[in-house]
Amino acid sequence: MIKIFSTDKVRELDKYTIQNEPISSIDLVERAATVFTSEFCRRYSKQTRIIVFAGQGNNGADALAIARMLTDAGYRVETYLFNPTMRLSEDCELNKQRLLHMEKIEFTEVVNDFVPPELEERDVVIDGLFGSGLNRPLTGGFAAMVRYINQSDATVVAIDIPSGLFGEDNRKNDPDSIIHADLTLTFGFPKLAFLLPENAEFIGEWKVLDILLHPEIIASTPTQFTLVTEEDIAAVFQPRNRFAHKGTFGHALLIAGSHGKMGAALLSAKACLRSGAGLLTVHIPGRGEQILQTAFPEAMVDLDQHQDHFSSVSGIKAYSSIAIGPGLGKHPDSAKALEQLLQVVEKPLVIDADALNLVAANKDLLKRIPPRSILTPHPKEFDRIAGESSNSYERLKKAQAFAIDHQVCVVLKGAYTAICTATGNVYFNNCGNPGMATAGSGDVLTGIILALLAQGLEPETASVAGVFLHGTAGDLAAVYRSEESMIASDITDMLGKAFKQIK
Ligand SMILES: NC(=O)C1=CN([C@@H]2O[C@H](COP(=O)(O)OP(=O)(O)OC[C@H]3O[C@@H](n4cnc5c(N)ncnc54)[C@H](OP(=O)(O)O)[C@@H]3O)[C@@H](O)[C@H]2O)[C@@H](O)CC1
Ligand SMILES: Nc1ncnc2c1ncn2[C@@H]1O[C@H](COP(=O)(O)OP(=O)(O)O)[C@@H](O)[C@H]1O
Ligand SMILES: [K+]
Repeated sequence: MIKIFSTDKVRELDKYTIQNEPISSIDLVERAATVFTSEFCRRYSKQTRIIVFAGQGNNGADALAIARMLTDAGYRVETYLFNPTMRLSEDCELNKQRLLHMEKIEFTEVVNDFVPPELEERDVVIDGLFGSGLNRPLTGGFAAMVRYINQSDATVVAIDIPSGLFGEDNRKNDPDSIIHADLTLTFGFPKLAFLLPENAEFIGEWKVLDILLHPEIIASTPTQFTLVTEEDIAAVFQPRNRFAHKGTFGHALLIAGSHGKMGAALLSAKACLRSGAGLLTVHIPGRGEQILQTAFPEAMVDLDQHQDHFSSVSGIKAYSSIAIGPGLGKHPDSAKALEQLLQVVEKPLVIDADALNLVAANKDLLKRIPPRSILTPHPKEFDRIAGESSNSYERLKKAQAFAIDHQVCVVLKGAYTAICTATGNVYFNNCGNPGMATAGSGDVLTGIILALLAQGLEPETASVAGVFLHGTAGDLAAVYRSEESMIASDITDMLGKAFKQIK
């Protein structure tokens, strides 16, 4: 797991490292600038004209150190230090002196009026105005400078975080006063803001650079937010017992499909068996029988009394895990049947798609959802259940609170799907691609999670591992098919390779 700390916490980790490594603050700045410079040099040639904008704090200190290192490496660098209040942090002042001691530098300290340099498309701007020390939205000259940089066609590389962006909550920020970076090279840990869709335009591509903060303090400092890695998931999948039989891997029940949406049941069913469930029964409306049995003989079928939609299900105690929702439709009979199911079911359920919409239409059902159930909404489905949010930070906080309040697991789907657990933890998924924004890929995810639950994984683990498996298979499908051309069943087709890659 990669921990995601708030910017306040990162400052404490910096401080602890300085005291206990021990290392001086100026040397930690030097370390940060060194890793930034080496990554920068890998990406941009020495022919590039580089314009460094430095601020008064330690983000500026980094920028001035980077200007020195790039000059040393043979780049042509113009540096502008903004110092309107004539007050620099100690490390910033020291780095200013170090830079001034160099030969052949182009350095301007801006106190009052300023005529900005012409910026052209082939230039690279290094943004070191503000980092994690930002404590209010940018205004005045700084905001004007940010707008000037944003209006240019130059490439922008941000140090640590684009200037003007807060690491977490940007609800009260002014989007016009935030740098639009093409690349953000951040120190130590990803910032929460990087994972939220409304910030993509500010951050561009991002990469974490290790500055070797003290490992003990990283390990012992708690955080609710983490980024899942392949290593974490590899540990989840154990080798199968030589004497295992299909009963060992559980019997899953999928309640899905309605007239015109039987494909969702198929997609989900196939993903379930491809994810290792021992047995699968699909409960579908009568009319779906032939479709399902022909297209997918490995699944068993339990027919609903109704031809076109879900109206009742019985015998649920026989199943190791149950998912409901893909292509279900919102017929009033289905609403009643869902209510009846929730009255009798005891095990955690996977609730997706139209089943979520039915819950949203009758919020009393929320109280009946078995504890540790898994809800897999996309943002719109989540808003229908929990109310509108003004942005995705707010939605994330709501999903986190919702999971605690209702003692469920909320899989809030998106580019960085957030798995919010009943204990308040949030696991972000970092794989997958925009090719997965295609009809039915959510149905595939439901089938995967259902299968992992059937095999005995805890709901939280099944959710985190299921989302990772889905994203990995999606990435493999994109390589084979392209993001444009891939469809949901391609994700299922790549599940085998995904398992092999992860294990
Ligand atoms: N040793 C370390 O800690 C390491 C830190 N590292 C680097 O340091 C960065 C953090 O540095 P930092 O804490 O000095 O904050 P930074 O973002 O440069 O600016 C703060 C200054 O801005 C001011 N200010 C704030 N908002 C403002 C506004 N809207 N408009 C105008 N002014 C505003 C605020 O002053 P104020 O006006 O509030 O008194 C303060 O003076 C971090 O991102 C990373 O790059 C790495 O080198 C690794 C080692
Ligand atoms: N840009 C993206 N990057 C990574 N994953 C994505 C992206 N867009 C969509 N996905 C994934 O695809 C799935 C889409 O689910 P959903 O919206 O329910 O689709 P559907 O209703 O068509 O089945 C989710 O798991 C989501 O995380
Ligand atoms: K910055």
